[in-house]
Amino acid sequence: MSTEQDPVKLMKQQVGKAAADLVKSGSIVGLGTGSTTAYAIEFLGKRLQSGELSDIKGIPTSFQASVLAKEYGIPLTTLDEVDRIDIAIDGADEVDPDKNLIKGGGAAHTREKIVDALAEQFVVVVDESKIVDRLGSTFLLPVEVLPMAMTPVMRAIEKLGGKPTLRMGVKKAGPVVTDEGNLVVDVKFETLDNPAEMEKTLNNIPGVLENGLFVEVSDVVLIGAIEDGKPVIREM
Ligand SMILES: O=C[C@H](O)[C@H](O)[C@H](O)COP(=O)(O)O
Repeated sequence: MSTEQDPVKLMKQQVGKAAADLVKSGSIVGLGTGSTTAYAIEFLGKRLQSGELSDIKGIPTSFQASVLAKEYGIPLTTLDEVDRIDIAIDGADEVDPDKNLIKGGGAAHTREKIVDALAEQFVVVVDESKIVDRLGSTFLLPVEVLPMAMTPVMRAIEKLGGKPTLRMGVKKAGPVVTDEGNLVVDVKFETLDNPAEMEKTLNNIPGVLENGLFVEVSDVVLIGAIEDGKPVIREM
């Protein structure tokens, strides 16, 4: 099968394009991280190139997002230079029926939460495999930790009933190091009944920078799906 026919790729492309179409000229745009948002960044670049869109500035949530923005000709800015973010587009690893999310599969959730939470409109882009009844059912919860605090943070997480695992690199010996130079612990909780409380409890552990629970941050969730063999977009 050629990659063009890969249904997951198709869903991600469609949903990325749909999100890029929501951006208006003159906007400050939060640029999320991950394989789905990468398509949104590509389509934003294409809209700029064609002249359909003008005068936008991106705020990247990761090294990956800034590299892609430069590749597709999207001018970048920083939070020091702007007084607002009009729209942010970002992916997710899980989405529950209340539009709460688990993010951080790409270890970018700390910067993502800063940018996504500041946006007037936060648009989440996912394929249908990311929709769950309860957060934590398919994906471990990422927690960014200061390296010197890794052991006490892991102990504290165990006391909360979680099973933490240090995320290891692929094609790199040793752990994943975030864009901020920290480590990521992926945590299995048997139940995540109260995501709002768990988000705060985890962030209250000294040494934790941020966790991947995004509660009451999303405004719109665009879901790429396949119906009758054709890609469609659903909205939550
Ligand atoms: O840290 C990474 C991010 O939270 C991503 O947005 C998330 O992992 C989803 O990525 P993808 O669209 O590649 O599944």
